[in-house]
Amino acid sequence: MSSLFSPDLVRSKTGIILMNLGGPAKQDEVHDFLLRLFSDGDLIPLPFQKYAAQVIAKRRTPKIKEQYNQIGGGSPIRKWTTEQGTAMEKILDEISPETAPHKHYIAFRYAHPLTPEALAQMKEDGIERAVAFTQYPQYSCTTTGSSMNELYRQLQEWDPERKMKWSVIDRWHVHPGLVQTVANHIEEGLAKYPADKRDGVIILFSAHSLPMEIVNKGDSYPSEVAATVEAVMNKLNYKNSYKLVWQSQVGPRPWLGPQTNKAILGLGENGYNDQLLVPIAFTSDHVETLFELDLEYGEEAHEAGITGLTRAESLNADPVFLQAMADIVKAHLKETAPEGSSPISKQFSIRCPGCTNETCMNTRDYFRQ
Ligand SMILES: C=CC1=C(C)c2cc3[nH]c(cc4nc(cc5[nH]c(cc1n2)c(C)c5CCC(=O)O)C(CCC(=O)O)=C4C)c(C)c3C=C
Ligand SMILES: [Fe+2]
Repeated sequence: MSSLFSPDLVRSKTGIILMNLGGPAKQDEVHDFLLRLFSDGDLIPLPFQKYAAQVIAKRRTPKIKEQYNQIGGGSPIRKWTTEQGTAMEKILDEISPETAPHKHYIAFRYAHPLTPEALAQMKEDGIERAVAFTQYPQYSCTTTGSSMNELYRQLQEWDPERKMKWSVIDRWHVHPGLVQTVANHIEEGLAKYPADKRDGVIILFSAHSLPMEIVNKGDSYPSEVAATVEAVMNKLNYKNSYKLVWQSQVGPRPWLGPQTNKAILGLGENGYNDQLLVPIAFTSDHVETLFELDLEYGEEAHEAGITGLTRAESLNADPVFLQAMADIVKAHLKETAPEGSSPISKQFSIRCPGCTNETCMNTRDYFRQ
């Protein structure tokens, strides 16, 4: 018999849903991860999307399985997000007692736990105050935009009576805690070079690229990534030379450059042997850091005779970053308290220039209220 005070009757007050891309935790999840990814018209609009997604996912699965095989069998995104969310909720309970208790939920776009799984749990927990907290520091219609559209669609089914009151953290690309963590990781990375070489190390900030079609529509991601880079370099007093480069392009169409691997080789040819790669648009390790940067580009550099290529740590479970996550949510909860400002940011409420996606407008209207 459960008493009135049993723990299962204690309801969480504030739910924070951490939205991210996700990744296959195991080899046999790779196909479905790719199928969901290529089925997403907000990320890759394809003619005959459903059919094309099936064909491309099937064709691509063996190659991508092998990449995950080489990084230990699966993506570590879920492990890191769980660790980050658990630490964040503990810090929040201490620094924001007025909105406690806090509970995190994970909503990945292409891997488990998917948005419906997070919403089912939130409903079971009786969450009434909910925060959609994107785990992409910089906003792109292809990433945070896609996650928000999915959240909007799923909420029609999971909460038709709109019992949950939502607000949205849609970007945090120049938050001091983010900037400080990246700057610390750069300092640690530079410290691994011999003292007489340290000042000559080139810092290469690497972000996932975007197709030029999306850039040309005015997507805010490139300028927000650049703003993060400038804030970090400012924090470091511009102590080293640096460059912003773009990785992971897929398919034959033009993508935003310069490409990370080409920049590494080009700099090497010009005599810059010591290069520190810094992942700048993702909050944890994933296949693009562990496989692409460390193994693939590392090997290409080695073959070209570049011996000084290293990588700064990802944010992962760095305590400075965990504190930053809690600070971002605390400030947001304060700002959006009943007497506070709008539940969505000004940038999120404005339609992106060139956007013709009707769902985006409906999503904005839904979360604005
Ligand atoms: C800020 C991060 C990311 C942006 C922006 C982004 C845009 C984007 N991605 C694709 C296509 C693919 N991405 C894939 C994997 C993948 N993408 C990101 C991040 C961003 N993508 C991450 C972290 C990962 C890996 C997740 C993990 O498992 O650890 C893939 C799958 C791998 C592959 O097939 O190569 C594709 C495809 C597009 C088209 C795009 C912008 C339009
Ligand atoms: Fe991607």
